[in-house]
Amino acid sequence: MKRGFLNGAKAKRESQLRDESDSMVHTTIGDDEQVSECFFHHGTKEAFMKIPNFPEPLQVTTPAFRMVDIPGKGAGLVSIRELKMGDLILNERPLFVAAEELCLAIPPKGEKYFEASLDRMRPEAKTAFMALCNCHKAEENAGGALVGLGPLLGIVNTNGVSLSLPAAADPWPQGGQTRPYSAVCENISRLNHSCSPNTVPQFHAASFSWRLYAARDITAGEELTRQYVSIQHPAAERQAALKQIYDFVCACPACTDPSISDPRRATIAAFAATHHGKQESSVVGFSSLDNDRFAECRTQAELIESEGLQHLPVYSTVLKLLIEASVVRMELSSACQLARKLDKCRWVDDRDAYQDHPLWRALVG
Ligand SMILES: C[S@@+](CC[C@H](N)C(=O)[O-])C[C@H]1O[C@@H](n2cnc3c(N)ncnc32)[C@H](O)[C@@H]1O
Repeated sequence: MKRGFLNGAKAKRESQLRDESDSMVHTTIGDDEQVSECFFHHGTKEAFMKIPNFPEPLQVTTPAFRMVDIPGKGAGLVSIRELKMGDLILNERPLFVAAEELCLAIPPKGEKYFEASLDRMRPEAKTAFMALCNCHKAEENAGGALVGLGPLLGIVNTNGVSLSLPAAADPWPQGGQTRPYSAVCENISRLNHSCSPNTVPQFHAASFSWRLYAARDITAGEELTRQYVSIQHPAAERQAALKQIYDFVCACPACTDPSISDPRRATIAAFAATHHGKQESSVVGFSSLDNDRFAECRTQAELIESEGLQHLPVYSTVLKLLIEASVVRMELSSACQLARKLDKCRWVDDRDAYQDHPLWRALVG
């Protein structure tokens, strides 16, 4: 099902969008190497500029991928060498960033919000942007009505990677939450979806760039994938969302036969919900776990690994709990093994909080 033109509340929504876009500004962020064209709320760029040395240079990476045709999926990226969990695959600034509410704008009006950003792009960036896939192309349906989106909104809606700006970069958060943005990238937007993805993109505010990490070991020639939708949800829900937003049917093993995967993912989701936002583990605080909780955490870690969901925050949560409990139990070789795994989760947000601690370094070796 493609997104169609909206009817009922169209006028109201258009005026909301006009107000919204009036409060926004086209701006450029980056350096000689790569720049991003952004359609930002007023004050957002200024907030970024307060980060010392902003924008930090991009990290240099050894070439790790190439773009190829993937049967049934269009273009995609494959690894050109063996990658280890935690390896940095690429580091790039988005071609374009805009508030998500504008990306959902009503066509054809919505197109105009992005035209100015496109006009500001360097020629090679514009070519890369316009070459991206568009699964929302406007076309006539059986009744002769035009459904789909204009070319720019279509590309943004097909290729946007959700981006939550750091709290300090959103001058007017709504309800205490930073407002979501959508970022279109030359390479990361070429990653196809998997419900057991082998990469994870992490936005690095100080360099205004996405860092793409290997979420587990990857062999040379393997397709690189990322998650498009919530992959703890049951296969039927994932399929419905993928069809509606990206117009394809996922044929990964977890979708083809969900009988084992769905109950496992439900268990992982329930565990993640119980632990969400709790400061149970500091990695160097050494909390203990009773035998049942210890066994439950071990099972969770195994389930997450067998489902290929190591990129999810719950994986690092469970590793931290197990590391600390293993130390308390004097199971030191197990603690070291788990710490080395956690050390490879380079995309974990609170890494800085523990990785310099001497006890942590002793465990990782
Ligand atoms: C963000 S683009 C990914 C790159 C795209 N394949 C290309 O040719 O540039 C999203 C589109 O890729 C295709 N796609 C992504 N993941 C897929 C998958 N697992 N199976 C089939 N098609 C997929 C769908 O057409 C989807 O709308």
